Amino acid sequence: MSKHVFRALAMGMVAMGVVMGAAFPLFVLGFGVPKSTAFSPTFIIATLVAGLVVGGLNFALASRIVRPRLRQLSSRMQQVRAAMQKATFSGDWTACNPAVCRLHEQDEDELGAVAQSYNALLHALHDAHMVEARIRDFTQTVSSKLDLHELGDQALGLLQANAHAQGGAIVLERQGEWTVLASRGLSHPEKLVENKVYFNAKDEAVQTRITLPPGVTVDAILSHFVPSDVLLTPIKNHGFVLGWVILASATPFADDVPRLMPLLMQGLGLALNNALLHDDLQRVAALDPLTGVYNRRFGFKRLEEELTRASRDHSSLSVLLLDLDHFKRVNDTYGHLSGDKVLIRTAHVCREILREGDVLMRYGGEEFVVVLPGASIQDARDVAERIRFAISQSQINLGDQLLQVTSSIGVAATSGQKAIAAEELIALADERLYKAKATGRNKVVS
Ligand SMILES: Nc1nc2c(ncn2[C@@H]2O[C@H](COP(=O)(O)OP(=O)(O)OP(=O)(O)O)[C@@H](O)[C@H]2O)c(=O)[nH]1
Repeated sequence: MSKHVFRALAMGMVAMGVVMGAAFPLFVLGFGVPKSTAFSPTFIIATLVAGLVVGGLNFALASRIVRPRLRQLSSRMQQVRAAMQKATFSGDWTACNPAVCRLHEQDEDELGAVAQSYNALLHALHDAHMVEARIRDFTQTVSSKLDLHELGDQALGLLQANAHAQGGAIVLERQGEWTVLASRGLSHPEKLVENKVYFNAKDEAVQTRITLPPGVTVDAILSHFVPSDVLLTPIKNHGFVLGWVILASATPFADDVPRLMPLLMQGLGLALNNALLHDDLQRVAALDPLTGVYNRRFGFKRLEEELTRASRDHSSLSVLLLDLDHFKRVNDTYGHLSGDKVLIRTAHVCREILREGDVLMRYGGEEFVVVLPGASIQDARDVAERIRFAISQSQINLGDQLLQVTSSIGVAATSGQKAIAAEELIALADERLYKAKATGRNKVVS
């Protein structure tokens, strides 16, 4: 481009010199130079040559000043283009940094203005690429996570870093219930789902920013610091709101944060949807469809995990093997569906008595196993007794009549000293269950 411009410039300058040279004889007439001299061939040739030389010198001078600066601009542009092409694939933006590629802007002429515009363009390009890189990195990281809680934790950490927020949380809606998936820097994150401001924003499903004027503090749930700026952004997937990201900062967020968040939410929405599906599948694969407690395969895995932990921590662990008494009779007398009701009720009664951390599985047809981590044989016997009693007192409504059943329970515990295999422990409980059956049923043997 610069060649074309300079050729035109040179032609223009030389042509102007020639025109000036041609006009000069007329000009000198005004100063009293005789006509014969002014229009003599020698004078005309001399003035034309002088015009040519002045035009040429003008061009040389202009090109000496302008050409290097245009060259610098053009070479910087090429440098930036090459560096950006490279960085797009390598992710290394150091060669494209505006600090490296910018032009000096000291002159206040048109070239200075061009340099300024070029620098502004460079900044805009760099910022656009940086935003794109942040979105890509974020999406790549979150989409590699399938575990719901791991995803929540990782995503929140990245969002917090991107927004320079001191605190935040991700809340999710599942089956009509709002739960906090991840939180950072909050003292009572569980209260988030009860917060009125937050609920107002939730109903509208659009990003909401709550900026508090200086000096105004809120009755903070975010009490690790005093928030002055809170940003709530919906996480959507195919138009459905899966949850919200709440970020809070003690100082106002940078201007680009509210614009960046919805862009990051696109990747998070997709990743969260995958993780939720994965979680649902895992749940379905782990549960017994009739009673909703763990199935034998998954429950056994949990027993093995708890046994490993108990042996590592030198803590005790007990199991109960529970079998309903004369269950065949229930089926034969009242029908299979009534039998199913009894099984569902039994699982419910057990769950009511057990604590969080205890494991309940359906081990076979009418057999259940309870794993009690940390429980000694005495503790386990007490729990077993409570379950046995509760089952015997429970009435199952069959429509036209109430049914009551009993159960027998075998209890076994680890010794706390030597490691024991899951099968061995269950076999021990089974022996005791057999004894309970053989000695009259509706009893606990340990
Ligand atoms: N309704 C229903 N019955 C089941 C299910 N799974 C197993 N059963 C029944 O459970 C009964 C188990 O009977 P048995 O093993 O003979 O034992 P019991 O009748 O409980 O007698 P004891 O254990 O000796 O007290 C059988 O009739 C099975 O058909 C189920 O999912 N639903």
